[in-house]
Amino acid sequence: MLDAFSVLVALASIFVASRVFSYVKAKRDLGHLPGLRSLVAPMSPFGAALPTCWLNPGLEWQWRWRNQVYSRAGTETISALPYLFGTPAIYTSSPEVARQVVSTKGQFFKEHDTVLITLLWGPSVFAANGEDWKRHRRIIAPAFSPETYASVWAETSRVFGEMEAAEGWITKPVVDIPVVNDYTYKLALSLISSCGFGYPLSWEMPKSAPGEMSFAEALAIVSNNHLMRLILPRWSYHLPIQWIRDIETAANKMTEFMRDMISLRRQELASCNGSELRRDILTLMIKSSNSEEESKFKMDESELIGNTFLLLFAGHDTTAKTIDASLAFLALHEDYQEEMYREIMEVMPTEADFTFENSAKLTKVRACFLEASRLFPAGFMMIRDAAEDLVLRNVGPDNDGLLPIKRGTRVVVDMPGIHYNPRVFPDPEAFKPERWYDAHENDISMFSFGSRACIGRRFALTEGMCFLAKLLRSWRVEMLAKEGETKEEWRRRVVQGKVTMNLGVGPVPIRLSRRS
Ligand code: HEM
Repeated sequence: MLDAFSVLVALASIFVASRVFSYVKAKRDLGHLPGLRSLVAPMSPFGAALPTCWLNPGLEWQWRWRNQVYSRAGTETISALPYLFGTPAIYTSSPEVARQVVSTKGQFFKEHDTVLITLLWGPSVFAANGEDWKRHRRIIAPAFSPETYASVWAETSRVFGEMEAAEGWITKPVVDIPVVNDYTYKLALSLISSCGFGYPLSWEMPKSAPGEMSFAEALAIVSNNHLMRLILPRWSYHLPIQWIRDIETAANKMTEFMRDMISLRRQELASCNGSELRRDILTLMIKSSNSEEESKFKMDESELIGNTFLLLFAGHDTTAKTIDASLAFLALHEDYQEEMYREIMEVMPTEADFTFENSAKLTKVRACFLEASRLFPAGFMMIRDAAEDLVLRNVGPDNDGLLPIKRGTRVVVDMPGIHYNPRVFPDPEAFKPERWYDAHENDISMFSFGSRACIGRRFALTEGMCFLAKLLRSWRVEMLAKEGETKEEWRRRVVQGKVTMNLGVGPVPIRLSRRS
């Protein structure tokens, strides 16, 4: 008879042997690339939940170790191999390799487990692959038109004015804002709510009566709790814990709201003649879906809901975080801020000149937003699995080698990796907006590459540029420093990356001084 101890030893030996075997096999399958070795994979549930430390890269390693991992490995494409569990993966900081990986020719696809959060709401363009993706994108694309961007400009300008009035800034010469992120988040949420589905939010967002939940409250709860909804088991919603119940109530409220909204917009479309057609993205998406004669280019209700939620969530947090980073850099770079101010006043000397058409001439404002986005790329990784055996080019210490990839291999495009790659962006830690003065749309890497690049990039740029132009016309942005804190200390305290759903800068404290 075997005693318990022997059984335990036998099981432990089997486990160790199986782990050693898996590790060696994964190392061989990933072409013996050097790189990260850790207990669990960075993207595994444990890896993501635990903080970044030498045993666990976690979700923040791409930011925290941006200047070490690739330089130590001596190559721009590395492997990340876990000893215990999680999916082994290749990470790349090479834009040339990234372009091969995110191209939509069918060699790579988005695996179900990498898009689970978005699927909570329904199928969408973000999660789809192959022909299905083409169908989604084809229906959504007409909603992203110059007319939409013009309304994003007008709406950002309107909400900015509402914010200034509601916050009482209009009468003040100086305004101290301990966390500017709260304002940009609210502004971006308002924008996507209004331009996304024609539902403007009031800046005040009054609190609803006890036991009730307004749309704005539901939206805020849902936006802040994606991960929770993924992690919490169904039964936990029945526990007498208020914050868990609020998450469930908010999600139900949003779904109900979305259904009503879709049915209302359908009725409006059926009864209106073209001239009174609303211009929000949801209406245009339904219109585009209806107008396709062939049934294979239609969207059902779950897809419409999935895509509307996706636009909502892909659209506001990313843009708000990029504006936060822009403000942090402007507070640190007074000279550049003055250059931007001069540009804005040249292009838009009066209120009447503050138009979307004129925004095309704001080269420096645009470059500021893009450089902030390079330094803090909100969409910080793109994950793909190989659909077939293939060969990646430009892999190796001199970016000239070939790397055979087996079907099923996971490849992660590491956005901070690319953006802090000194070969691509010399002096990568420095804020240098001039890098983007002549940039072609295809080179704007923070929005991904090729035909699957971010569909909302011009939406985000328009909103960000309008916010910055509006702000700088009236205000000078300064650091809100602690007593005795130097510029360098403020920079080290504030300009730090934090990963939630997206990558962004932490709380940014600024002072606004009115321009005379
Ligand atoms: C600074 C702001 C933004 C950044 C940095 C950003 C970044 C990205 C990136 C890197 C991707 C590619 C993801 C992947 O392929 O895995 C992406 C896709 C996407 N983004 Fe954005 N985005 C921003 C703003 C927006 C806005 C404002 C919207 C909508 C209003 C939006 C909607 C989308 C959608 C729908 C996709 C999926 C496109 C597809 O798969 O065909 N994004 N974004």
